Amino acid sequence: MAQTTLLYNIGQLLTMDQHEGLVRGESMGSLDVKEDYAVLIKDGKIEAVAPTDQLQDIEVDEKIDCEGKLVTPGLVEPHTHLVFGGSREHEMALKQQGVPYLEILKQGGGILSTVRATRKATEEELYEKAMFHLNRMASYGITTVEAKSGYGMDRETELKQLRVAKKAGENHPLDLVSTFLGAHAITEEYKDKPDALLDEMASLFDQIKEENLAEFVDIFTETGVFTIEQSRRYLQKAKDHGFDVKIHADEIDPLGGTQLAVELGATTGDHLAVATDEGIEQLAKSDTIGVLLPGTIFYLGKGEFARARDMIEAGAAIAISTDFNPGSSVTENIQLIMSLAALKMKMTPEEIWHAVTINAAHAINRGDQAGQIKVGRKADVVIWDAPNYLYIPYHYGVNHVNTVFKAGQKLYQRGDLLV
Ligand SMILES: O=C(O)CC1=NCN=C1
Ligand SMILES: [Zn+2]
Repeated sequence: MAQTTLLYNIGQLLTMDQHEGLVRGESMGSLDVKEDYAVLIKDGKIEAVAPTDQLQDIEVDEKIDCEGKLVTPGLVEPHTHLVFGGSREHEMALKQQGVPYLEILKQGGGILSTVRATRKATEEELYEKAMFHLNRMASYGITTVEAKSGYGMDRETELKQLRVAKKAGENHPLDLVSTFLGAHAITEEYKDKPDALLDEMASLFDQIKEENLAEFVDIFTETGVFTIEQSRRYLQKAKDHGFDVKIHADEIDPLGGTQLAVELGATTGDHLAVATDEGIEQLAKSDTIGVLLPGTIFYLGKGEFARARDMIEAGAAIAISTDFNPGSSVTENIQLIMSLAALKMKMTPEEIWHAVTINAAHAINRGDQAGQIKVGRKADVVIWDAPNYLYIPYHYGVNHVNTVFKAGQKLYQRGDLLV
């Protein structure tokens, strides 16, 4: 028996489907807003999208009066370090004293602190923790998530993390896309031989492909981590093994990772906080998506925010993300990132909504499945306690979600006070 739900009396509906494919440049600023619309869901898929008066008399199992609220696609989170052990709150004091992120890493903290905790954690512990964070992401309106490994840098732990992500993707309602980030930092064992570490990580490519443990390969191209040359060689090998590639690029030092992402035809270049004019120009002319992570710059308390305005005005396609991880952006709150994109990167609300839906979906090769409300697609839908789409970036730091549907099933509903 078909299960049907009608969302009616929607104030503003964003379907995010007015543009074909990836949305770039000034197109990011033009948003189709449907007023007084209804959405019919049947067997977990979008059955119809039409003005309320065309659908309101249809016989359905459940009718939900959206009371003039905003309704959008489920949000897509294109960049997380979801699977990790331990936490790094003890490093907060160092950050407050102004100790730079790369200095903490050099002293064996930062990523390497999480590596020690992740190597120690069991697969079950990592799985439970990942499921907890996925639940919280769902509560913020996220319905599709990218999850990276990268806290092992040894065969056993990298495979452990990737298997945790795969199992979480199989068991959690959210859809997961997995990325192998074995090239995340230079561990003690390899401190004098980073190339050998990259060779060891590359030796996992075949097994990762065979066990379908990741779709993307990523690398941290940064001072004191991997150079442009090392990154180029490693990612070319990944491409030769059939992976799409991503780069943590131009986060702290402008090494030119943005240009390398474009040169390699990377699906995304991520961070780009210190991308140069040349990097931005090349990005704008390419199909590489810029995934901007303003939460990291906010959290590290130093450095510049990515020049989103220059990128979009040059014609680039931009997505945004929390960069959720235990050290440099410890938040699942994608709505806060929307506010930071507005306040610190001067992105318009129209651009922001493209950046957390359709463009974020393309950033993880799900542009044909996620980030839009479209007939025939999974009914990943969010009802917001907000009168319009401007309101979410405007009112920062809180959770505006009223109800989250994943494939037509209610996944989360705002809890009211219990008294
Ligand atoms: O610090 C972390 O755990 C995550 C990170 N990798 C590169 N930048 C931030
Ligand atoms: Zn990251």
